[in-house]
Amino acid sequence: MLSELTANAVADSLVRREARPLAEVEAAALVRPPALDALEALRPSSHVKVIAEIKRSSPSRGALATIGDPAALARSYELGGASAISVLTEGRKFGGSLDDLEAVRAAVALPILRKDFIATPYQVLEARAAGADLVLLIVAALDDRELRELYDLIIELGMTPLVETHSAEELDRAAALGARLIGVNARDLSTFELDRDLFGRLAARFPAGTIRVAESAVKSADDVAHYRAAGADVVLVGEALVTGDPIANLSAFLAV
Ligand SMILES: O=P(O)(O)OC[C@@H](O)[C@@H](O)c1c[nH]c2ccccc12
Repeated sequence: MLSELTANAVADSLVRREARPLAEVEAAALVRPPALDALEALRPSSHVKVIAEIKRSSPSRGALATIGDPAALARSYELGGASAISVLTEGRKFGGSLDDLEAVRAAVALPILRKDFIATPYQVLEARAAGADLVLLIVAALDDRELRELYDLIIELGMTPLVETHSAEELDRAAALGARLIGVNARDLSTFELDRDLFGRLAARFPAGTIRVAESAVKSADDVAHYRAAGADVVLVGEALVTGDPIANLSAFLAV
């Protein structure tokens, strides 16, 4: 359940906060080199772009890959032509950590997304302190006041929010924020069911000028072509890249 995933992620961040108070994380965030320009990296172009994800496991799919060296995988993604890298930092169900994000930051020059269940300013500051350039905000997990507060903080820190939606109503809430980068996740994070055609049904609803990201359920180049034909500027791919040959798969996806 999404509410449980979010409550657990916040609880885990409160444990980290015991050891590292907010003021310390804020200071670390402010001395990082400026965040990379993700909107530029993901700008719509004549070919589809890929955000390649580092994910060890998931509640819906179980164990996917060990990924002993996330930095090495990130370098393969960069070599393979990814435009950005998504790092799952949630520990309990996805097997990730902020250390993974730091390791990836040190290894590549691409924008990096902190993929987690973000619901507090502390988690946003942690993202920047670890070197993230983008932060995921899941509309279904947040009320409008929380969304606004977190969105504004991400922007203030020079990062880019990727605002994730799973319905027309959520897409409208993302648009009302002024989001420039909006995703439609084919997977419902409460039931874990996949709806591969959701992106296509919602594509016309994205405000003009936004970057349209199709998330989840890309297994093959055909799936990329399906999303591209429906209007995706960017696809976010996890499982297919961590379980298969990342460079070969990326080159097939980018050839669409
Ligand atoms: O592994 P896939 O089906 O390629 O999906 C990647 C990504 O879309 C998925 O991991 C994801 C999308 N939104 C999320 C929110 C939280 C955790 C994970 C996700």
